[in-house]
Amino acid sequence: MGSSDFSWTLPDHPKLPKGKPVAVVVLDGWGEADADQYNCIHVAETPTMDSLKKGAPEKWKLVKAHGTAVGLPSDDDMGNSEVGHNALGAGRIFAQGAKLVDTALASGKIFEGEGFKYIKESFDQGTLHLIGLLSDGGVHSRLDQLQLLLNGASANGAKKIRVHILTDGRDVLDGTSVGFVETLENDLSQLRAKGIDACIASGGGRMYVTMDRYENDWDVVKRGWDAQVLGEAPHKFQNAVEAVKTLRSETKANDQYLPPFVIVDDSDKAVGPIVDGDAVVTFNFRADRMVMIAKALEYEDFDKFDRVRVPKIRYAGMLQYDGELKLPSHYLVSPPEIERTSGEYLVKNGIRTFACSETVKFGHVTFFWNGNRSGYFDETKEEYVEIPSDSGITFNVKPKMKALEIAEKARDAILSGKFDQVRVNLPNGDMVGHTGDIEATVVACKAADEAVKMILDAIEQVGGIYLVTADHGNAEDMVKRNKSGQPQLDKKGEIQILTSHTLQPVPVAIGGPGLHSGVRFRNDVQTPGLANVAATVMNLHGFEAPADYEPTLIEVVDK
Ligand SMILES: O=C(O)[C@@H](CO)OP(=O)(O)O
Ligand SMILES: [Mn+2]
Ligand SMILES: [Mn+2]
Repeated sequence: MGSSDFSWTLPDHPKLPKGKPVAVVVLDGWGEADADQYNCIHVAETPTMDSLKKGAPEKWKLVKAHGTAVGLPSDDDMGNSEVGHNALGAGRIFAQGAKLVDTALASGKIFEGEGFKYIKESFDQGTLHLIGLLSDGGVHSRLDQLQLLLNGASANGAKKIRVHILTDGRDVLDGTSVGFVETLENDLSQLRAKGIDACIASGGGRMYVTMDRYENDWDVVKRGWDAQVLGEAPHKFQNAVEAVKTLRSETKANDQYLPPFVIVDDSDKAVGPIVDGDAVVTFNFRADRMVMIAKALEYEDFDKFDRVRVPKIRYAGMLQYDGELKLPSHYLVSPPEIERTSGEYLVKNGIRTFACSETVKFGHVTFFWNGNRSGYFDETKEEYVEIPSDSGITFNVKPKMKALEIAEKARDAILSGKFDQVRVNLPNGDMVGHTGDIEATVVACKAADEAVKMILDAIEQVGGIYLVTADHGNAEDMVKRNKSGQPQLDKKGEIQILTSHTLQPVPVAIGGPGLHSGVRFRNDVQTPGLANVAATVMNLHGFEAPADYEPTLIEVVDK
């Protein structure tokens, strides 16, 4: 779009009025799947969401929330919060981190870029440290990308490499960490055969070590810092496979929550602390769970925990994780340039916006929604409210989470008359779904449904409009299935609990007393997906969407 013909002013919608308060509700991890005992949404009492479904096909429809519809490399990729909320907020499909890194690795351009050149300067004297999530989940990172990075770094002069692994069990089945570590060990031994001093230096489970987000619990990052930088951890092993196996069986922790460990040599000395002159790459492409460690590695002024020793390093992220903070300042691959998001347009067109969730999802309806940017577009028109999440627990212990509190804030914001858009994320289906606890996930789904009801009741009172949707599936399917859709049994004949997201479509429902009576879902939108929601929401506010946005899901017929 040429700068001369660009305007932030949105055209008026020819038929839809302005001034109706609009509630935008995102149920995290709430897909649509066949009804059976592993579909927690089906098992749970969810009268509100059930009643919305009765509006199909005019007021309720399914849209794609995974794969290429949200900018992921292939349709085998499950959806996730980052790409889901990016698409919901931006109204267009951007090639996402996973894809951009694939492309940069395939062409080799990654090794010619500014970020790589920067870290490469340390290769002569220093060690290259790679920190990130070890799995093929494709949500935050991918093993094959790590493998290409290891090979490329070696070919480009890295002589000493230390990998600091974070075990997954959240985007992949629990227990698969052992196999991933074995694969990595094998790769590293091949590098050693070529004369490169490469090994695993530390590890821990992603939810307990390093990968916290939105500053929910800095202790998580500190545990990682101690192991990765200081070489200190409560558990010491000489071998990473043994570490993971032993910690799983002795501490009963699952992959997500493995305690931190360091790998030591014969004299009990950590093999890979990070020291002056080293290079560090965090190899996750996804932003939210890398921002905190990036701050710890990059910021001179830092008071979130005592870093004890702050090595002088060259640090690069796989991507730049925060476009507003420009964090980190060096990165191997440029992030997607998600600009002109619907949030920015609407605020610039006078839409007073309220956004709320609890900490673990707060950035989803702010940071991700706004194209990976923290902060307000216009403080005078926006209010973002974060409700503190419980920390230090797994959410199956408190599956209702803060759904009620989020709904109360949304209700109050709607009733206050101070806002045109009230946007929330309800985390329950996703956060509890990830624990693999089916009973708790049923409780979680019921709580989310009750929260939706409270918000819709408020919309009813003020004569407003609602749009209820989800960012990807999770709670609707809690078991690994074979190709014919039946639960897949393991060697012992037991079902395998699915802790990850799914490939399922998600619902979009519209309604409320303020909705023009002629509005209905179109049936001529080719493969509708999450990116079609932004134009739809703009219409509900009485505007036409920009021409390059994915088409709206609605039309207005004369009645
Ligand atoms: O917890 C997370 O980081 C991901 C799963 O890896 O979930 P979501 O995309 O829903 O945030
Ligand atoms: Mn999500
Ligand atoms: Mn999730």
